[in-house]
Amino acid sequence: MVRKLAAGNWKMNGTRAALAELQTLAQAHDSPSVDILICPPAPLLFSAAEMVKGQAIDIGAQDCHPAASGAHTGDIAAPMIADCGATAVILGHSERREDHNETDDLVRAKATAAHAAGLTAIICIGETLAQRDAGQTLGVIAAQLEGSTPDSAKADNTVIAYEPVWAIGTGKVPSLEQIGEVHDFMRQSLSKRFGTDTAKGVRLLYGGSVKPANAAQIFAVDNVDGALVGGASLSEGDFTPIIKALSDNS
Ligand SMILES: O=C[C@H](O)COP(=O)(O)O
Repeated sequence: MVRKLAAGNWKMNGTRAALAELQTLAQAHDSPSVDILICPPAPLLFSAAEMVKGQAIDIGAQDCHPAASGAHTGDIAAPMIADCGATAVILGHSERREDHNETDDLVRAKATAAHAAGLTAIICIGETLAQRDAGQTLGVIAAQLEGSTPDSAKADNTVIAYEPVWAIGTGKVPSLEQIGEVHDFMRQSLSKRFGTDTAKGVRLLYGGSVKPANAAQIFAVDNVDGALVGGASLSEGDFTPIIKALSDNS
């Protein structure tokens, strides 16, 4: 069985003062069976990584450029993220697909760059409400999973996060059957492309309005190996019970 992963995406929230929340989380963390990852905004990466050194929490970024360096004003390269002490990067989040017109090809190139820099790529995929209502969910998931995941994907360098766009920050959550259907499908799709061993090892996270009140039910669904948490990861008081629910399910 894979180690479960509780990942927190702070999105564009938090200044240096927010690192106090990270400190509290590090002190409160007593779940050796669960990996914990916090992805703060880029200006906090180095400080956050320094703060958790020697503790059971990893730090990740929220995006990287596909090139390792060059004339790309405002962008951040994967080797720079690794140099900060971070170990992972979220890629292809629906907010980036929407705000920055990111395509599957671009996400795949970014994930390749992340792997080359020794980072774990957390590749986000998910359908819109219109796509779900039109019965297109599994087709969308198939296309995004295939298109965004590079050939360099392995069990120890890739995580897939299923985030229905309509569930992000809305308080709406798919039914457990809907979550299970997509997670089973992702596992089977990865198995066909990469083989069973790799597919079993790639962690599949659910993301979208995960809260302390619904975490345990979601984590009980087959093939859910953890969560990518937005809003509830901003406060230690909300994130810790989610970690505990995951730990209880390990
Ligand atoms: O990356 C995290 C997801 O977008 C979920 O965000 P949320 O937990 O605030 O719904």
